[in-house]
Amino acid sequence: MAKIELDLAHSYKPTPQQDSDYALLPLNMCFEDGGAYALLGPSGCGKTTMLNIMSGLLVPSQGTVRFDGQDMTRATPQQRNIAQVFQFPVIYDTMTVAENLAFPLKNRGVPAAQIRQRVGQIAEMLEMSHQLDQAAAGLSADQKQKISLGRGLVRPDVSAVLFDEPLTVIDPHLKWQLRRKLKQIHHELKLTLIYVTHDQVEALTFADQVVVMTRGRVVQLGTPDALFERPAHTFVGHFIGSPGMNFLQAQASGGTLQIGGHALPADRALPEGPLRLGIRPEYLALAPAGTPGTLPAQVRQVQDIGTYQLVTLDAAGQALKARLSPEAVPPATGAAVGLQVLGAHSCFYRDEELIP
Ligand SMILES: Nc1ncnc2c1ncn2[C@@H]1O[C@H](COP(=O)(O)OP(=O)(O)OP(=O)(O)O)[C@@H](O)[C@H]1O
Repeated sequence: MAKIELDLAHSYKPTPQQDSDYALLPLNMCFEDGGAYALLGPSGCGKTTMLNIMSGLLVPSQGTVRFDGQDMTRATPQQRNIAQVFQFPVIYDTMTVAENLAFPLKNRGVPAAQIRQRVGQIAEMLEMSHQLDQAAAGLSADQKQKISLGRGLVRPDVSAVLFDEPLTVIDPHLKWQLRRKLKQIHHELKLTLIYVTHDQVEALTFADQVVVMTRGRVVQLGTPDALFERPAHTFVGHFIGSPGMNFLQAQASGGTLQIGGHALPADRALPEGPLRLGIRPEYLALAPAGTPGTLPAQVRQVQDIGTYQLVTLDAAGQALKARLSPEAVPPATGAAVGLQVLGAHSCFYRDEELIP
C-alpha cells in the first residue's frame, strides 16, 4: 500500500487558455496509506480523469503523481501495482468463481497454499464461499460484479484499489448490502481504497474521507460529518444533503445582518459587505411569528416524506426548506412563522467559499 500524492492539473486540449479548458484544475492533495476515500461529484467533474491519472492510464498534462514520495507520473499501471474495479464485470466466463478470484495472485506467482487461503478469505467476506466451484458463465450480472470486486481486493500487496462506480449494475437491495460490506472489508483488509461515484449516499456510507469535485475543481476533502456541518464551498452545501443547504443573500454591516429587508443582530464577527448565509433544512427551526431575532416567513407547503416532514417556506423573497421530525406538529399552510436562521450550525460564505 502507498500514500498517493497528486500535485497536478490536466487538460485534454494541447494549449488550454481558460479554466473551462481543464478537466482537472491545479490541485494538490494526498491520499493517506490505508484510507477509504470517495471521489464524489456530478457527471463530467473530472473524477474518472483523476482516477486514470492515479492508475497510470493517463499522464497529467502538468505536475506529478507520487507514491510514497517516489515520482510515478510516467510509470505504467503494472509498475504502480494498482488494482482497478470498473462499472461492468471484468471476469473470465470460462473459469470458476475460485479461479477468477485466484487469477491476479496466480499471475504474480503467489504460492498455491497462500492463494487458497486468500481466495477463501475474500469469498467469505463477499458471501460467495458456497459458489467457489461454480462456473462464472452461469452467474447473474450482480454475482459477476461481486467477483470483480473480489478480484480487486484479493491482492494484499497492491498500492491501492480504485473503484469506478462499481455498483452501477447491482440490484438496489444488494447495492445497499455491498456498500456496507465494502466498508467492513476496508476495516479488515486495511487497503487504500478510492471509490468514484456521483451518488452521495454511496460516498458517505463507504468513505472516511470524501473528495468533492465540481467542474474540474476539488472543492473539499473532508469527513462525511465535516461535509455536512461545515461545507467549505456552497457547491458542497447544495450537493450534499437531502434536500441541500438553504442559502440566503445577506449584507453584514456594524454587527447587523440585513436579509431581504429585515435586520437581524449578527451572532458572530463577520466581514462587512455582501455574504451568503447557509443553513441546512435539518437546522432551520420554526418559531412563532414575531419572535425576536427570527426572519419572518410564510409556510407554503408541508409534505410527509415518511421519515421526516418537509416544510417549504417563503422568506426574504425566496423558497427555503425545513426538515421536521415525523412526530412534530406541522405548521398550517399559509401560516406566518419566524425562522431561526442564525446559530451554531449556520455557515457564511463569500465568493462561494466558507468564511472561517
Ligand atoms: N478522452 C477525453 N478527451 C477529451 N475530453 C475528455 C476526455 N475524457 C473526459 N473528457 C472531458 O473531461 C471532463 C471530465 O471528464 P471525466 O470523465 O473525468 O468526468 P467524470 O466526473 O468522471 O464524469 P462521468 O461520471 O460522466 O464519467 C469532461 O468535460 C469530459 O468531457
